[in-house]
Amino acid sequence: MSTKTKIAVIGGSGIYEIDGLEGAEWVTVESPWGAPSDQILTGSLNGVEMAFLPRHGRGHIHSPTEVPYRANIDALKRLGVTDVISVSACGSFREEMAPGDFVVVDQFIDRTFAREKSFFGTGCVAHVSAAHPTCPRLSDACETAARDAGINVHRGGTYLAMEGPQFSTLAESKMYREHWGADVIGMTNMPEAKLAREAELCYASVAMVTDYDSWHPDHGEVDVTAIIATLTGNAEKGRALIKGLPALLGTDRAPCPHGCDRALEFAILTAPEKRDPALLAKLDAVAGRIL
Ligand SMILES: CSC[C@H]1O[C@H](OP(=O)(O)O)[C@H](O)[C@@H]1O
Ligand SMILES: Nc1ncnc2[nH]cnc12
Repeated sequence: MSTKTKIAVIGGSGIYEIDGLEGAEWVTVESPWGAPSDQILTGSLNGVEMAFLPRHGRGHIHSPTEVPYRANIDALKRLGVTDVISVSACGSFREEMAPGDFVVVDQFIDRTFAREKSFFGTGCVAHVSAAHPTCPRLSDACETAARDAGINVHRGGTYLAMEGPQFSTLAESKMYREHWGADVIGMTNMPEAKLAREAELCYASVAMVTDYDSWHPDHGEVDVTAIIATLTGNAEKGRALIKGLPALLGTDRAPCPHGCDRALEFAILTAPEKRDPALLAKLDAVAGRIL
């Protein structure tokens, strides 16, 4: 059985809209999990339906801690999105992952602590697997689109998600790099990736390297002005990558070979008669397929 592909791009710092969508329209999506970061830009590209959500809102109003991650993922699910691509800024812990390069991340270390991390809880408990938090099929498409656009792209890497909003201390930067094996660092991909998995959405993350955080002896410590300058210089590359995705993913979508779209199949533990009707109502989009 196939469904129609609908690709969402969640744009990070410096990426507040995308151009070239046919029938482009900003729409308001209401969610029982609160207001999403902003309206969502909908339209199509090469016949494939697209949605774009600026993670921090137009004008960059939400801090990494305050991004309404649950509302964002729920709103995309409500719109019928099948595949979510995060495009975000990151610092690099590896010499070879240089500013201007893109990394198609495949693993995360979640160091965030002040965010709501699940759609589930008292009244409906669920445990999905997060062992492989990104979708290899969607990541393949991101890698190919990046290569086709002439971008220096690295396939695979571990993204350390920190709480922020301050950047890391030098001691933290060295520890993440030397002892924890992290490759890049940012503040937003968690809990976003875990929530996408709970919502049975394929998720891929394209991290655009903007700096060497603070560890590199030959580079000054990270600051926002340098990050935005690098990002602005890269915006054209990011747009080219996004434009290549529809042709690679196609209009018709077979079930995810990695099972992302069936992640909840055996995840809910709460006995049917013990489930909280109020929570079940809020889960209508995220878990409606199995509830
Ligand atoms: C602009 S500096 C730090 C800020 O940028 C990144 O945001 P995003 O992941 O949405 O591109 C990083 O995670 C921080 O939130
Ligand atoms: N060095 C860094 N640390 C955390 N988030 C970032 N976003 C871009 N660069 C970053």
